[in-house]
Amino acid sequence: MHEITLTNISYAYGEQTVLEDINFTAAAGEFICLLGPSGCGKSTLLRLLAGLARPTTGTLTLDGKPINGPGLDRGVVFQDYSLFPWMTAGQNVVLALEQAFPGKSRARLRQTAQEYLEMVGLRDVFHKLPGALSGGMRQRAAIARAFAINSPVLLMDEPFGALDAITRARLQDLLLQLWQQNTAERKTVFFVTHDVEEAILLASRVMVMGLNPGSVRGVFPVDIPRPRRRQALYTDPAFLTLRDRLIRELHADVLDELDEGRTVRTAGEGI
Ligand SMILES: Nc1ncnc2c1ncn2[C@@H]1O[C@H](COP(=O)(O)OP(=O)(O)OP(=O)(O)O)[C@@H](O)[C@H]1O
Repeated sequence: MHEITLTNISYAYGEQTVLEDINFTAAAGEFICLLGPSGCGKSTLLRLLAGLARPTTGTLTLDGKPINGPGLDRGVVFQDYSLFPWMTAGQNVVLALEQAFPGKSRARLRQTAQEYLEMVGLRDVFHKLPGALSGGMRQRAAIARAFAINSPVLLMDEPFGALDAITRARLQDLLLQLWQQNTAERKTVFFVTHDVEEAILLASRVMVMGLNPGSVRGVFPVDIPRPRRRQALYTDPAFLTLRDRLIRELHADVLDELDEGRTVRTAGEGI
């Protein structure tokens, strides 16, 4: 069981309410993708789930127990890489493994760290500091760390956003492989993305959030059998219908405006 329940969740940064009255339950083993316009509070929601912030009102529970802080039951990958900059990529992964698997030999943990780094396509970075890696490589090291601890819950905030298309596709497949590996003990995943196609490829359900303040606009099941092969998926009528529906839901407020082709006022007008 790794069920996550959000009940009447609201969150404010000072005077600014960014999340309002969110109610949602992710069943154990569900893969939930969060879509929504920039600033609607997706990252904030993930921070609450990670226990890095507490809701202003409402409760969050994991298997019925309140989430009061970070824990090894939840692996996180955030946009800002979140590696310790004074430790090598390998040490970053080993540190997380030491916490997750106390008592295991250091040699074993180093080997596991190297295996996970290789899994995300990083063969030769074990001894490199994050500052010596590209943004995409740092992100992959953070993903390796989250995968390595093998937590029952994964919280990922645009984890593949900074990666090239091929690496991104490989890591999507790896994530699905890790998620599906043991169907009896599937991880519960919350995954933020701006990419509607990525959401449909990955998710069991897609939660669309709206702005002002952030709230749930709708939750859409993805009833497309797995494995979802990209080539076939992109021509599947179920995929095309859902993609259209999600795009409409996401951009309901602005699509008409864009279709009318209104131009944006520029600072130089009238000079
Ligand atoms: N530390 C902070 N202090 C004050 N306001 C913040 C802070 N972090 C985020 N906000 C505000 O909260 C709102 C939601 O931000 P959040 O990062 O959760 O949105 P998001 O949906 O993840 O956006 P994006 O898709 O652009 O990453 C925004 O208006 C943002 O300016």
